[in-house]
Amino acid sequence: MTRPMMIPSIDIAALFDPAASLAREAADRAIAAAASESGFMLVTGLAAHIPIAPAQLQKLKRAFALTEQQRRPLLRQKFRPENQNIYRGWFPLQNGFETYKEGIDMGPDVAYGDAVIDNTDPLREATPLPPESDLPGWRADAGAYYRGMEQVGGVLMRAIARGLGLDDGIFDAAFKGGISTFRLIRYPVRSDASYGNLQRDRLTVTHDGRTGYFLGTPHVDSGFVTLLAQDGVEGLQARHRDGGWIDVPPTDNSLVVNFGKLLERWTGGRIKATEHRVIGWGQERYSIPFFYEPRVDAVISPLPLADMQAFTPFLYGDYLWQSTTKFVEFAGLEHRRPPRGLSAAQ
Ligand SMILES: O=C(O)CCC(=O)C(=O)O
Ligand SMILES: [Fe+2]
Repeated sequence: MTRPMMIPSIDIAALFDPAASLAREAADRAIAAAASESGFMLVTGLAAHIPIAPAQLQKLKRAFALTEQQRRPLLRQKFRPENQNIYRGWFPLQNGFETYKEGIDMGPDVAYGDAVIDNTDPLREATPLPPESDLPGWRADAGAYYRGMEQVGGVLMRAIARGLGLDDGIFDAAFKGGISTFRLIRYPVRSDASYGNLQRDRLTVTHDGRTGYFLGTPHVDSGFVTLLAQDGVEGLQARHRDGGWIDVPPTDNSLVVNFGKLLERWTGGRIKATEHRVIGWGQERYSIPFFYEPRVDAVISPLPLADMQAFTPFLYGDYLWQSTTKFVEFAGLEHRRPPRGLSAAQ
């Protein structure tokens, strides 16, 4: 086995300045190397207005102080049949699953309001949000976070394009009106009851001489890139190419970035989606992933890269529904959104 690989830490301050510079080229190169080697990177040097300081994450976590009664209207339909939302909304703790978490999935309406909602498409449905009186100021914080992460996703997306030797505006149209998902997660310490009928030893993990338990089993994310704010408690691990797992340390004022399946498919496998998992080491943990995603009707077709393996173009929304409903969280919803097909492209 090779030595465990470190997660590279990359200062992306220069990416927020639209002008080309040596610093920007250095960041582009470091990102391209992370994309082809470690598959994970820590990004620092975010513009000052991007709200990821610990105190700002703390404000978002206020959602977990909602009472059960206040959460009820936010639950996905699967958990409360009279609610209309099937894709966005609250997911409660459930026993008997390999993952053990609760939280909320939010869409672009948290940042841009009703104008971006289309209730005929589950991927564009309204996000159920707590009323202002339940959590004063929270919606504004959530909206600012969403917009901040979109900006980070945008500068990374352009750096990735340059790193591939492409025009850096090549992805712009696909991400205009994107449907990124902003998720708040709380992982409590696993209780005995949380295992339900599962075999507990199958969910027990030993790593570097320590024993923990799965909170999230190995998977790749479906989107383009994922921007993850960790909240001081370790647990995330990335798969090294030698097959081992590397700890991704929680570092304040930075984001962990991993590459998603959409980017892998779009680049014909040039950039591989990163497998990762979450281990509980006996402490409650919070994390805030932002899945940076294109618009539903973006046509994903082969990029003009050398040696690109051709594939049949598809719509992002069709692909996303198919991959999302493979996750246990959304299993059983496949039929709720038939593929729209390329004729639905704008
Ligand atoms: O909690 C984490 O650190 C990662 C969460 C994750 O992998 C996901 O939600 O896809
Ligand atoms: Fe993930």
